[in-house]
Amino acid sequence: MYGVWTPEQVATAEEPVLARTPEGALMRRAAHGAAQVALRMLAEGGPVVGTHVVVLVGAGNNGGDGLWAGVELRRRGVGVTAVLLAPDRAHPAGLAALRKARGRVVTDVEEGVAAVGRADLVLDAIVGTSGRGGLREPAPRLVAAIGCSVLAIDSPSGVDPLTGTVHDEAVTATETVTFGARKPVHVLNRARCGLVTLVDIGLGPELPDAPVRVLDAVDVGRAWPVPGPGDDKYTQGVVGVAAGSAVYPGAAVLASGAAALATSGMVRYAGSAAHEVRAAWPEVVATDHVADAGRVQAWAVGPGLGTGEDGAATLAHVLDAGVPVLADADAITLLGASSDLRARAAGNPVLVTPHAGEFARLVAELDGEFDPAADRVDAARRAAAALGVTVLLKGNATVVAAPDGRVLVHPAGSSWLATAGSGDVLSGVAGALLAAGLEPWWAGGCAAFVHARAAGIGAGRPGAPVPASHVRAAVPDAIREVRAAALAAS
Ligand SMILES: NC(=O)C1=CN([C@@H]2O[C@H](COP(=O)(O)OP(=O)(O)OC[C@H]3O[C@@H](n4cnc5c(N)ncnc54)[C@H](O)[C@@H]3O)[C@@H](O)[C@H]2O)[C@@H](O)CC1
Ligand SMILES: [K+]
Repeated sequence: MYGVWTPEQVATAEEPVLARTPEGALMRRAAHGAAQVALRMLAEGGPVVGTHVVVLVGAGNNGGDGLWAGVELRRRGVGVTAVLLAPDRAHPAGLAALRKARGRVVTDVEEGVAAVGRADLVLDAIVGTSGRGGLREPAPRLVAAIGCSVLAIDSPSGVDPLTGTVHDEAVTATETVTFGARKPVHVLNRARCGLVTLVDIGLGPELPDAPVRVLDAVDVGRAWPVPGPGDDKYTQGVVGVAAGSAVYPGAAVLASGAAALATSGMVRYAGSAAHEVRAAWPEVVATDHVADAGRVQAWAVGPGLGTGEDGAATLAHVLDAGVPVLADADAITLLGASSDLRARAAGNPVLVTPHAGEFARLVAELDGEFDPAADRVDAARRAAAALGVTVLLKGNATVVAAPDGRVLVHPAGSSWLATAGSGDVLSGVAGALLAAGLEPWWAGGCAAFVHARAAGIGAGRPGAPVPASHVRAAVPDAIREVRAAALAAS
């Protein structure tokens, strides 16, 4: 597990470190780390001596990092051109050092565009943690001219460091090197950051508890329920799936199957697709109504449920059952439209798993601002607090927010999981984890992790779509992988 801190928290943590270190030392440390990454990237194309790097230098300390990194690159025989976007405000010490190291300094935009066109590597030092809003001219013109690899210093310019949202013309980095702590942009917008390297500049002891965390394979493997010698099919947790319909049985079959593959000694199914579920998964005990389903340790409710009176009655039944509940799809729409159902869920171990459209319906009747397009971490956190349930907001970066404020982000490597039926698989996996005793925040985080890995494995080689059936079929391999990581780490 690693932490992610807001730019504001990082700036606050920097203050005491700046106060006890010689002037400029912290920036030099950061720049040294950036130069190391740049040298590695250059070396991938052959000898670094004689290559040409362009540093796009903005008005603040981010530009200072870029200039000092340029100084180090000059010392390694790399040709360096610094293009100053705000010539009057370029970091004075860094600029003087680069001139002394015989770096070329350009202030004319046309000359800068030409230099960018000839570069082997661009260092984006336009703006870092203080960047706000869209890039200001002439930055967009220079960014548009980039045709080679880019190393973003701290964060890709034009991408909001706090929310990862993109403003018009923004840098798409091949790699990003960041300092002291990862910031939200690094996990919320992987596509713009590329590979992220964290350089330690000694902030660790000054950082507060991380407001956002990211699970790794070892965390998930350790948390995954494994039956012990004394377990039987009931003690591992029975998951009930209330989903599907006779007309659209796919959701029920996908969710029940995923639950059977994920864990649990037993899966019960209740709903109008009982016949189809039984045919596909003979090990699932299927009935027509939740009232006849027998005892379960958690319910996964919603996919294909319908949003009419029957669906609402089923949802009310499972919310009143006194066990954890995973609510997805139609169950989310029902919750959004009924204060009575929301009251039954509030304060209980309930995990809701909306995509963007379902999220809008979920919060439609709540007071307050919930805008995932502007800030998905903030929106999910507010919704969880307002509803008193754990919210897993699906998307390229999945956010899991507990009502107590804890937030997990799962950054996806691709968006192939945005496919029909994919959410039903996630529901089955998360429901099974709830039945096995994981609290909703962990169940959501572990399910999102394994779901994404199953998509990667199910696709075979990267770069092609993966249908939900293949994602489901790859769930056991994804579990094996995280368990192997946990065993290797112990
Ligand atoms: N404080 C320190 O000693 C350290 C700071 N570090 C670096 O300093 C950076 C933060 O530096 P600053 O606070 O000076 O701020 P930045 O360098 O991130 O940017 C500030 C300047 O960019 C301009 N700006 C803001 N938004 C813009 C936009 N959309 N388009 C164009 N220009 C824009 C502003 O006019 C402002 O002057 C970090 O990201 C990191 O790279 C690192 O060197 C580590 C140590
Ligand atoms: K930058």
